[in-house]
Amino acid sequence: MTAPSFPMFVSVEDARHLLARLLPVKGEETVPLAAALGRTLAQDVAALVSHPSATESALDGIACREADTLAAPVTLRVVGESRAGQPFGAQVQAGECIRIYTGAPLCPGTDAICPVEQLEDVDAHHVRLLRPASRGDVRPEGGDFHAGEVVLKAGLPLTPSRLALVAALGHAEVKVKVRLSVALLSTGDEVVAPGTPLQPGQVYDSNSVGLSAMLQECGCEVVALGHAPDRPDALKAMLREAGGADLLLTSGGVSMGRYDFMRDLLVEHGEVEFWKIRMRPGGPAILGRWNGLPVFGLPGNPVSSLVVFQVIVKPALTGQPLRTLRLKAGTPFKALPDKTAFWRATVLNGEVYEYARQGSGVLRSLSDADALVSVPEGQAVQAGESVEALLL
Ligand SMILES: Nc1nc2c(c(=O)[nH]1)N[C@H]1C(S)=C(S)[C@@H](COP(=O)(O)OP(=O)(O)OC[C@H]3O[C@@H](n4cnc5c(N)ncnc54)[C@H](O)[C@@H]3O)O[C@H]1N2
Ligand code: MOO
Repeated sequence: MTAPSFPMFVSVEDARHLLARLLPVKGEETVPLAAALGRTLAQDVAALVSHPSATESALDGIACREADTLAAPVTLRVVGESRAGQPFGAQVQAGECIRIYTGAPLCPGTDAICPVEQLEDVDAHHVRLLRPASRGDVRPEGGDFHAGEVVLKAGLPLTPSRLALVAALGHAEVKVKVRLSVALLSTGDEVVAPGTPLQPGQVYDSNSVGLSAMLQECGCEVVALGHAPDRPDALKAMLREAGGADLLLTSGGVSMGRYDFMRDLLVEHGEVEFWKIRMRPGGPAILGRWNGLPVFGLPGNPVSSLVVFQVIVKPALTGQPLRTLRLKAGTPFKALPDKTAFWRATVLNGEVYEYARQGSGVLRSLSDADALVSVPEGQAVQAGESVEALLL
């Protein structure tokens, strides 16, 4: 190959940035909550109601005046009952209480709760409190959110708990970004779909399955192109098929072999943004364009393709930074010259331990792992020091 006219050995940050720059800015659409998992919020979401809608009890028990109970054990007169949807409207006087249930509103005059576990029935109209009632078991009106308050900001991905929150705010639908459409292709003569017997030298296509699931988690629409053999004409046909997508994600064929045509096609017939990232696993990844279609070529090795997805592709697709935290290293973590290492690791009691087998073909190193520990170029970590961990 003559001297390349494109950058090689780019940093992890530059790879992410260069990919994000090629992705189109999508419009907005409104979807029902049931269809919004993983989607990106297109606008701020404000509460239509306050929650709790009234000051209410967090426990089943009685509501009373705290001041009446400080000298517990004490006996109070029961003057009524408050249930969710059937509040007690009258004023409670000194020495009185009402029976109350979780989520039911307090009534005027009450400011504290005593749970049933701390109560004894004296007779049909009196209860004895074994402990003072507590203001801490009162949930104030609007303690979670107030009507009109902006609770979720545009740009956030909709996780299950955020979707539950949108429903609690009173919305049945939500405005989200139109999904990026990502065509997905596995390459390699030896790659076959699972479910058929393997011939000698073949391997099951795990990349398509893992990458498709990761794309769906990112809220993308997946156009599954299946698999192409290591032949330039077959690859070109697939590239044409991917034409309508916002991005083509491939795996395999990006390294130095004679049959690594994916790379050759982009280098010779497309435009290359970069080839090779200063990271391991996943170093040989390539970013380019084919007739205007952005193409990200992931390495074929199963761990490499999924790690590059997590570290580079996912943040570029979602616009969200990686969620990392610092943990204490339970084992040493090696540094590599000239590249960032992403070691698969397990987390136990707040410490992070290197997974025993780190080969790029050992898929269990990823499926068993809790975290990827990132070790910057040349900065080895000793046991006991802190490391940056990306939780999986
Ligand atoms: N001489 C060199 N050889 C290699 C280098 C290098 O720098 N010099 N880099 C190595 C690294 S690092 C990686 S990573 C791999 C990436 O190679 P390719 O992207 O060209 O991948 P393939 O050769 O097509 O396949 C590698 C490996 O992965 C298996 N594979 C491929 N596709 C799938 C799939 N869809 N599902 C499951 N497994 C798949 C394939 O059978 C091979 O075992 O190159 C190194 N070589
Ligand atoms: O980058 Mo490769 O993933 O080390 O095998």
